[in-house]
Amino acid sequence: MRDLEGDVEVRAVTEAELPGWVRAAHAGFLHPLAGISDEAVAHARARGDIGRTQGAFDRGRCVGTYRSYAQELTAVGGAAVAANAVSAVTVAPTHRRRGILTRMMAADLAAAKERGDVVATLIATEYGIYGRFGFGPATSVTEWTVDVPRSGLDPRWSGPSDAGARIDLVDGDGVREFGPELHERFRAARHGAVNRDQWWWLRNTGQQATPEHPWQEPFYALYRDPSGRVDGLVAYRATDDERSDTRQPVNTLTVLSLTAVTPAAERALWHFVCSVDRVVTVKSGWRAPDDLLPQLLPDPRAARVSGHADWLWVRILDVVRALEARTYAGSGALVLEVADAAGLAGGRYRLEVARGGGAVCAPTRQEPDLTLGVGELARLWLGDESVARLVALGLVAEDRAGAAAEADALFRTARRPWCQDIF
Ligand SMILES: CC(=O)SCCNC(=O)CCNC(=O)[C@H](O)C(C)(C)COP(=O)(O)OP(=O)(O)OC[C@H]1O[C@@H](n2cnc3c(N)ncnc32)[C@H](O)[C@@H]1OP(=O)(O)O
Repeated sequence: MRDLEGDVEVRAVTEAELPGWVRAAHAGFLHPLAGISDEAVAHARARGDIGRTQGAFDRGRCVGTYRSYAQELTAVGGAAVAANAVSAVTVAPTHRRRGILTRMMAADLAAAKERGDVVATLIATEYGIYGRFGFGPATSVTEWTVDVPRSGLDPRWSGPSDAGARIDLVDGDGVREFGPELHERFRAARHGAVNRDQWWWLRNTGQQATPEHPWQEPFYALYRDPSGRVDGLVAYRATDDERSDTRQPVNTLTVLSLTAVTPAAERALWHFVCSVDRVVTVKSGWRAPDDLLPQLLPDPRAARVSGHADWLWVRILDVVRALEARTYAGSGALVLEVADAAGLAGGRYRLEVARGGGAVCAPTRQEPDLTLGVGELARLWLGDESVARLVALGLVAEDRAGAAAEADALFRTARRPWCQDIF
């Protein structure tokens, strides 16, 4: 094997190298290479900071891609923390398992730490890739498939029951007008959510279509409360088909996204998508694992879990700021011994939570209550994982009897974290 440390150069790409970088990213993700368009390159240019777009080059040819950009992640309690969002990670099949990703990751995380980002985030294609870099799976998603006739919902339903509330179909302009403010309200209220920049709204309403990714406009519907305020938005697609022998409809409606900031909006939008004529199956898309959907149906068994997966992976870069950014249930103090092989965030920290949820965290020399890796801390930080479970799995050591239960009482959250975006 050649000495690739010597042969392969890892660095920020130049503008002139972007077409080769886009081609390498397509190849790495097994996306068709045919006719990679000028638009795709222009989007890669517009999407992010070229200084945060890395390439690996072997004799001038791009064989690795990696990019990060500024993101805000909602911590428990609603504060937005600065996140380094990692995306477009590929290494050419000819150059895998020789440490190229490791080099790109090390450079990017060091820069993020230097910049003062609190965490790094990503959505992993495979479970086994990112744990070694200190990331932990911090949110998960569930998909339900609803058998509409079995659901018990009133098929004659004709709109929200709150007098004056309404649902209207809109086009992409309507989504761009009302969606951003709605999402801001949503993410302030849901830990695990991330911000959406203008680029996101353009791309997700067809303004950034490319020949290789043509746009097919979905259906959009807005929910307005009786005062006219937009409290919900759903995007969906549906098939139009029927059994040839009986002419019975067999159509499936697939929810692409459903954002609601009040229970009334959430209930009305689910009822709406389950009452579209000729639709017999509704696929929910990736939802929070504690989504209200099944329990909104008179017969929750009509909603079958059809998928479940880890989603947002988090890498804590600054333990003090991460732990102080969130709120906690109850009060108490814990000393955490955090191991970080990369040397970015490890150390022994004392977390003290006052009644009311305000927290102070600082390095300490006191004896630890719990010993854990930085990836396990990420799993706990957004409130989804239980310390007791990680102790049982051998992933957290309980150094003081009772500390796991105390930590769970502080860290767990009433609602589960949810990131509804992919990046
Ligand atoms: C946020 C995102 O963009 S997710 C997208 C991830 N990319 C893809 O899925 C595209 C297809 N895959 C790839 O391009 C590559 O396999 C990558 C980018 C995942 C890995 O790149 P590589 O340069 O091969 O990784 P690198 O050599 O640095 O591996 C470091 C370690 O991780 C391990 N590793 C790498 N990829 C995987 C994997 N898919 N599953 C399990 N272990 C892995 C390696 O074996 C190595 O372990 P070691 O240190 O014990 O020897």
